[in-house]
Amino acid sequence: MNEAGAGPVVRLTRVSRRFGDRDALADLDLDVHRGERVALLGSSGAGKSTLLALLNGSLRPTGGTVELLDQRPDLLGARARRRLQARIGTVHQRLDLVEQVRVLHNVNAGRLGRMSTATALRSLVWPTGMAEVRGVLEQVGLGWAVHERTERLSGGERQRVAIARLLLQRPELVLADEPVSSLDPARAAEVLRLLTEVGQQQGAAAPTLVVSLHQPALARAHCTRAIGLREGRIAFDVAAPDLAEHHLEELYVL
Ligand SMILES: Nc1ncnc2c1ncn2[C@@H]1O[C@H](COP(=O)(O)OP(=O)(O)OP(=O)(O)O)[C@@H](O)[C@H]1O
Repeated sequence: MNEAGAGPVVRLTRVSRRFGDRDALADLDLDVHRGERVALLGSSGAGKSTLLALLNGSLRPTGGTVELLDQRPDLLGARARRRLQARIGTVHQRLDLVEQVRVLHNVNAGRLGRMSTATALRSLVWPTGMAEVRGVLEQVGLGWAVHERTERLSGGERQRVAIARLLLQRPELVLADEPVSSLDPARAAEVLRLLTEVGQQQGAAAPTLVVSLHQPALARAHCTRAIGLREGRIAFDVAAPDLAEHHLEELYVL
């Protein structure tokens, strides 16, 4: 059903996630539809990273149900869950790049989820589809860096390598955990524009993106919807252009 874009990309029903005696998320109901660009706002510890980990199937809820692309990750076997996760692209705060290898190898890792294990291993030594790798690097402005060692790139450039890897993965849902917190305003805007493009290449009418941010102006400019989390609960859920000062006060006033 979701291939046709009919059902929600994400459906959370009464979801909780407890760590020890602390609820990181409590009683959350949330649908995200194809084409939405959702900004997650909230102070440190509000539950944004926990929510994103539930949305890529890497964390299980302790209560309620998580449905991603019409499937329940907790009911899938390991192989089926990996197939589902290959359809979801995540940019973590720590980027998960292998620093010592050339940029092309990090980018090429984006398609490993779509390959057999043998092909994936072979491609780590003899990369295939170099034109495609070059293409996505050019798309993020790093055409020159194909053969550079990843560790030689700046923080902003490494960020764009991680996005090029996503472009190659062609995910149906893009998740990003504070992808612009260390970037200057111009680069932050560029990264958000690129994340939006990752979804657009799917040929869908519009991308589906969930991104945690600390900058309300970026949420207004790049997202369609803004969700505020406070102490693991949804404090507001509004159209991004309607995000106002009083919403932010709900989140950030101690
Ligand atoms: N693996 C874990 N073990 C124990 N507690 C955890 C774990 N992960 C998150 N928490 C707790 O859950 C709560 C929510 O954390 P989370 O990282 O989701 O917040 P956040 O909004 O992403 O914060 P930040 O903006 O600082 O990244 C916090 O109290 C945190 O300490």
